[in-house]
Amino acid sequence: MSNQALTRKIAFIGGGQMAEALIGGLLAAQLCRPDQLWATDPVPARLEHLKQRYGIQVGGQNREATLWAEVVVLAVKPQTLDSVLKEIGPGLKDRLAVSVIAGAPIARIAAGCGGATRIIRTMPNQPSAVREGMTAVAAGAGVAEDDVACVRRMFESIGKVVPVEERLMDAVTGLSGSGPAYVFLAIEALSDGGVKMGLSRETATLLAAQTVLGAARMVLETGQHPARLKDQVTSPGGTTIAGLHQLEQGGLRAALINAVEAAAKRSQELGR
Ligand SMILES: NC(=O)C1=CN([C@@H]2O[C@H](COP(=O)(O)OP(=O)(O)OC[C@H]3O[C@@H](n4cnc5c(N)ncnc54)[C@H](O)[C@@H]3O)[C@@H](O)[C@H]2O)C=CC1
Ligand SMILES: O=C(O)[C@@H]1CCC=N1
Repeated sequence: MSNQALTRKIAFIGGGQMAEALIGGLLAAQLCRPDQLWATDPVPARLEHLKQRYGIQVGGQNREATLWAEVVVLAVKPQTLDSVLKEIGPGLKDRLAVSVIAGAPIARIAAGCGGATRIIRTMPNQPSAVREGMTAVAAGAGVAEDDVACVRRMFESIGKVVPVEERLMDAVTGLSGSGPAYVFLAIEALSDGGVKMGLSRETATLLAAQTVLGAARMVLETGQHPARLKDQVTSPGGTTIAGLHQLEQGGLRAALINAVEAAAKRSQELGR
């Protein structure tokens, strides 16, 4: 992969959490200079924060930022997309639009800008803020290879990237998009268990979080099936099987499967 900096100017329509994660990643990886980035937002405090912290251009003018840029990242909430497209849709023609918006199909974005735009739909996730994100990418019709390569490099600055067919984006949203929240819940609950058994909250949360991080790295770095790794921790008649039995009785597997399914269905609903 090339380690050359990106030359395109990038506008962020919406300067919230997800835009900030990407801005931070692009600058930390030295993929862009601050003067290549412009974020818009109606909230002055957000603009001030982004300007102070990253030295990028900021302003409230979505249309001007769109016309200035070569790549336009749509980073508003799903409910704001239609009004933003009314404003900037015509300006998106001849530009590359990159959406991070949950549930927003490429066809809906294309319809909001007269159909002629190159559009890449992505689904990143919150750990992008610490460069351990997971982003799925689907390109619309007419998107050039160098557009896909550019977006891939942008999101690689905040974690891992995987291409998927657009029809699978709702599934991705239900798993890795919303997934950090499921894992936070699990970490909090594991920490509660430690506190119940006498550990301080601080120690219990450290043990829980590092255990989740370590287990995830084992899966990624060994390439072994998680069930096999689980078996390796589980001694006959030992402690782990006693804990696992409780999780099976509590329906943890079904609860996680149901969570992914429910979030994916909600993503489908948001797209209608
Ligand atoms: N937070 C997360 O973990 C993830 C979020 N997403 C998607 O990213 C998108 C943004 O989410 P967050 O960054 O979490 O939300 P956020 O609320 O932090 O950011 C959205 C920003 O858009 C601004 N905004 C509102 N109306 C605007 C307008 N007319 N023009 C320009 N900006 C406007 C808001 O003031 C806000 O700062 C959402 O569509 C969400 O589905 C995707 C993956 C993960
Ligand atoms: O909850 C949401 O709608 C967004 C999309 C993925 C993560 N958060």
